[in-house]
Parts: sequence; C-alpha cells; structure tokens
Amino acid sequence: MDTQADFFHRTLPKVELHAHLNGSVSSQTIDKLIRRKPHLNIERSMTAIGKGQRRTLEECFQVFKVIHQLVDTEEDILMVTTDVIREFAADGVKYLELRSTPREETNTGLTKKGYVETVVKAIQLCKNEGLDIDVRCLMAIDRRNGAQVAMETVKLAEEFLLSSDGSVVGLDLSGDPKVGHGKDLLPALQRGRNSGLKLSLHLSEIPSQLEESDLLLNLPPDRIGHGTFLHPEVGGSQSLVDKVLKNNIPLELCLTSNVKGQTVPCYSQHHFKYWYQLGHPIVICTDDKGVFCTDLSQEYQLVSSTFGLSHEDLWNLSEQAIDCTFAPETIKQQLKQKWTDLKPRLFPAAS
Ligand SMILES: CNc1ncnc2c1ncn2[C@@H]1O[C@H](COP(=O)(O)O)[C@@H](O)[C@H]1O
Ligand SMILES: [Zn+2]
Repeated sequence: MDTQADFFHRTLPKVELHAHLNGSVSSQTIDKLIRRKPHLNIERSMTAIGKGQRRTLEECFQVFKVIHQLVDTEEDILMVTTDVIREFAADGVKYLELRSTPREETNTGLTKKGYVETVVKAIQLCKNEGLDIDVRCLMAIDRRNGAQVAMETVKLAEEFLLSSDGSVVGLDLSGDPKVGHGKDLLPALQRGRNSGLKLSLHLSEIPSQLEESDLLLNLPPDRIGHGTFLHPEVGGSQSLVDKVLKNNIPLELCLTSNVKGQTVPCYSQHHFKYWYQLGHPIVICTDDKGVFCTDLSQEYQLVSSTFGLSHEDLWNLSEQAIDCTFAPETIKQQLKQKWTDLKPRLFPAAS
C-alpha cells in the first residue's frame, strides 16, 4: 500500500450508508468504556476481529452482545455516537447514515425512546461542532425480536420522522440472518414504507433465503444490505436479480465484513464484481468498522486493489453513492457540488 494511494483514498470524499452504530465503535472508545465498567471484565480483544482473523457469523453476533454490555446508559450512547461520527468525518466521509437498534435497559432505566433521542442529540451536537459531515439515522429492526417489536420500532420511527428535524429517515432490517423469518415482519415494514420511512434491508446475507428475499423484494426496499447470495452463481436466482435490476435497488457492499464473517471466501470472489459489471448502483460501506477493524478509506482501497479500479473509477463510485442516500433532493445537490469543488484536489492535472 503506497502513501500516494493512502492520501487518495483518505482524501476522496465519501458517502457511508451501511454502518451499525454499536459495530462501529473504535478501539479507543472501547477502552474508555472498559475503564468506565471494570467490573464487567471485558477485554478489548473480545470486541473486535483483528487483521487476518476470521469468525463465523454466529461468533460475530456474540461480539455485538459484548459491546451491548459496555454501551448501556444514555451517557455511553452519547459518547459512542459522537465518537463514531467524528471518526467517520476524519476519514473523509461527508454524508453518513448510521443505523442502530433501539434498546431498552431495565437496569439503567434507558427506554427505547430515550435511546433514539440520545442518538439524535449526538447528531445535533456534532452538527454544532461544525464537522464537515451530514448525518442521518435509520432505526433498526432486529429480526430476532419478532413481529410485535418490529411494529413498535416502526411506530417509534414514525414519531421521530416527524420530530427529529430530518435526522431519522428510515428503517433497517438486520440481526442474525439465521433467526426468524422476514415474512413475519412484512406488515411492519409495509407500514413504515407507507409512512414515508425509507427501507434498507439486509437481504440474502447467507445462502438459502430465496423465498424470504423474494417476499422482501416485493415491498420493494429502497436499498439492499449485502445481497451476497442473490445471483444464480452462488445459489440465488435470475428472477431475484431481475427484481433488483427492474426496481434499480442499490446494493450496500461491505467487503471486509463479508470476508471476516466468512460469508464470502476471499476478496476476489466478492459479489462486488458481479454487480459492478452489470453497471448496477452499488455503494461501498463498512458495516461494522469497529468490530471488523476497518474504515471506509480502507474499503475503497480494497476494492481498487482487488478489482483493479482506477482513481477515476473510485471517484465515480463515491459520487454515484450520493444518489443512493435517503437525503432530501436539496442535500443531494449540495453534496454533488461539494464533490465538484473537491475534485481538483485529487485530480490536479485535470483541473
Ligand atoms: C455482520 N453482519 C450483520 N448482519 C446482520 N446484522 C448485523 C450485522 N452487523 C451488525 N448487525 C446488527 O447491528 C447490531 C449492532 O449495532 P446496533 O446495536 O444496532 O447499533 C447487531 O446486534 C445486529 O443486530
Ligand atoms: Zn449490516
């Protein structure tokens, strides 16, 4: 990795659309949390998957449980959210959609509403700091918790859609893909959609979910998380691909996450190639930058070194991501202007 490439990828203005809040907590923030809660006996190595390490997806979900133990008060959520936003801003991210599952913690008196209020407050605090990053929030439905909780989350999101000054823009469906079935969550997702909430759904993150993916694609979602096993070469189907293409649904792709979580055997076999060759809208994302020890610059660098993309190709990818955001049209136009203004810094010869 040469320094020139590093400068390019870090300076490249970027859009991050798939980042789980508690999976994005950096080792520095984890250290602060561990100091706050020494009685939990949690070590930093239990909260992240280091270089060259792999885990099964089940093991990844154990890691989130450990982080959730460390993040269980309003104070923690405020610190975690502001730290994560500052880190993305320092990495050249100009627009960020953070997603998080509202949690209730009876031992600390935290309510789901309080959880979301705190995330929105942190977004506001960062705005007041004058950071060069626009941040929005998606409320996550953990598929493990079933239909009733999903519906409660949608209702809460509806409230925040009206009251959060544009901070809460949509819903995410995530959680352990082996648990629960998407069909039970359709009424909640449908309702959210009808209320004007945008939908980003984890889809076919593991094999053999053709039926579920088909049902969820009929909504249709506004974006797809991963979509690793949608295409026929890996056991998906042409009809699923056709639905994605027909509705022009962008895919959020997270290379390190998929390789470390072992749903993809190696970088060169990542489904980025399949969708990129089709010219379909794709957005490079981190998923869980803390847990998978990455950042968005590294993910862009990985894409370019694995698939031989030029700086110009990467520029186009990051610029096209603006159209995939859930931001209002005026914000998209402002972001495009920002990209135009920044381009001469990265392509001096062309200016
Ligand atoms: C690795 N692939 C993945 N697949 C599915 N869901 C994932 C995920 N990575 C993270 N999450 C979801 O995000 C939560 C942590 O952040 P929040 O507490 O919501 O901020 C996890 O508990 C899981 O539900
Ligand atoms: Zn995810």
